[in-house]
This record gives sequence, C-alpha cells and structure tokens, in this order.
Amino acid sequence: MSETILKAMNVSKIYGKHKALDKVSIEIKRGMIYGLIGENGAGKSTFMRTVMGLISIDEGDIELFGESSTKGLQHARRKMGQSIETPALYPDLTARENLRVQAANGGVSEREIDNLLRLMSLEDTGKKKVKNFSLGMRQRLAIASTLITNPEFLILDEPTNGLDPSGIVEMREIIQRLVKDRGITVLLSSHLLDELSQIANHYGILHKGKLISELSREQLASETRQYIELETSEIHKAVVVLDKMGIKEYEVVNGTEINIYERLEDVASINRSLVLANVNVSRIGTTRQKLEDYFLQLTGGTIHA
Ligand SMILES: Nc1ncnc2c1ncn2[C@@H]1O[C@H](COP(=O)(O)OP(=O)(O)OP(=O)(O)O)[C@@H](O)[C@H]1O
Repeated sequence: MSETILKAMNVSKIYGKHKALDKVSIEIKRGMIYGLIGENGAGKSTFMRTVMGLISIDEGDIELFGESSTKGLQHARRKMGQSIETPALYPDLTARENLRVQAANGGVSEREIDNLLRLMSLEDTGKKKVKNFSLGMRQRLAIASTLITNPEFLILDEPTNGLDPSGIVEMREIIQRLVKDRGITVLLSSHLLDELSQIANHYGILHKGKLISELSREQLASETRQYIELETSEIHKAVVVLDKMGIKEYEVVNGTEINIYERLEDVASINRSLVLANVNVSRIGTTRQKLEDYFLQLTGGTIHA
C-alpha cells in the first residue's frame, strides 16, 4: 500500500450560517493526481485552503504525511507547494530573474533554475519580461516558483482556468511530467469534469460542500463508457455475426440486448452485416454519455462555468 499523503476526515468549514464544507473526507496517496471537481462555490478552494492551513476548520481532522498535531502539520506543510496564494511575480523581470528572486532564500542553484524552466517549458523565454507573457506562461512560472522549495505535494487551484486550448494541453503535459519526473503528488481542481478527466487519475466530486462521489480513472471510464446498443430478438444469430466481424468487446446484457464496446464509428456497417445475415435488428445506435452529462446526473443541477 502506498503512503498516504493527505487524509482529511469529516472536515467542515462554516462561514456564518453557510456550510462551505460539510464533513468532507478525502485520502490522497503518493503519486496520485487527485482532481477535485465541482461547480463554482462547491467548496473546492475552501478545501484546498484548509489543507494548506490558510484557514482553520470547524470540525474534523487533517493529517499530512502522517502528522496531525499543530506542530507536525506545520512541519508537513513545508513539504508542500500551492498555487492558491503564490508569491507575486515581478512583471519587469524575466522568468529566470523571477525564479532567482524566489530562490534567494532557499539556496537554489542556477542549475536547478534551468531544470525548472525546462520542466515548465519556459526555457526559451530568454530576455522576455513577465509583463509580456501569455496567461499560460505566467501560470507556468507561478507553478515553477512554488517548485523552488522542492515540494512533494502540490496543490493547484483551477490551473487551466482561463487558458486557451493549447495552453490547457501544455498545462496538462506539465502536470503529468511533474508526477512522472519528480514523483510529486498533486491535488488540483476544476469545474469541468471533461478537463480533469484528461489529467487526474482519481476524482472527488464536491457539491454544495459535500463530497458526493469518489472515483478512480478506471471507474470513471467505465461509468461514462461509450458503446453501441443493439436490440434484437435473435441474440444467438447476432453473436455469430459479431464474432465473424472480429468484434471481441461486447456483452450480452439480456435476452434482447447486446452492448458493443468497440468500433463505435462502425454502427452502419455492423447494422449492414447483421441485416445481410437476416438478423432481425429492432434498434442499433451509440449511447454517448458524456462526462459533463454524468456530472450533471450526479449533482442534479446545471454547471455555471
Ligand atoms: N471568506 C469567506 N467568507 C464567506 N463565505 C465564503 C468565504 N470564502 C468562501 N465562501 C463561500 O463558501 C462557498 C465555497 O466557496 P469556494 O471558493 O470554496 O468554492 P469553489 O468551489 O472554489 O468555487 P470557485 O470555483 O468559484 O472558487 C461559496 O458559497 C463561497 O461564497
């Protein structure tokens, strides 16, 4: 069993009469990229702030790297980095100069700064000043500055928010690289499940302060899997045709239904083959349960993006 990095147990946070977090329990193990998904106001930032110790909790317990005492947590938080409240970037300095300023207290070498610039795909920014950076570049530099202290656990609040599609892809690759190259465990948030599903390998769904579901990547994939639904009164004949077509990933659901999990784009030719073999097809079509539909189904609401 891999090491537990964060264990939040029944954490509640109340603002006045509003319960921003309601008994939230989350466990994050080393190497996970844990995606916290929820619409605006669901409590994502509040949860991240409690983990970082930026705000106090009203109920529950937080354990980090096995530490839960006040002193132990203080110590554990030194192994963490976060993008919730990052040091300001200096607009008139270059990426390298900014990192030098952040590194001044930490005794970080130029070589490590080189590594960080490379890791964040900022190595070619040369003399360009931060004020002329794109939002994506600025966000990557902000993450680089949190990496100066060499954290083992990184918390990123909506890291892809506001980025254009290519910036999103770049950020995704960088986060995956951080996990692969440096073994950093990551907790990140988004209000788009579709977006998170491409980065994270574990998901927690927050809704109105409550954690309503937790899933692994595999569970999410099977919950939202796309397939062809075939309805026929002649299941046995249909199976023979599918086998002949070399289709292996299918499931006979009951006496009249087969789910086909491959060749989703081939509905027409599957239908043709069945009909040519005199199979009586009453219905055939693709079910596409998109991730956002799944999210809405769970939360029973609308997303305010
Ligand atoms: N300092 C505060 N005082 C009062 N209420 C607050 C405070 N901070 C957050 N809240 C409320 O707590 C709830 C959760 O906010 P939070 O920022 O954690 O949501 P979120 O899921 O991160 O959403 P967003 O993506 O909009 O930041 C919201 O209803 C918000 O208005």
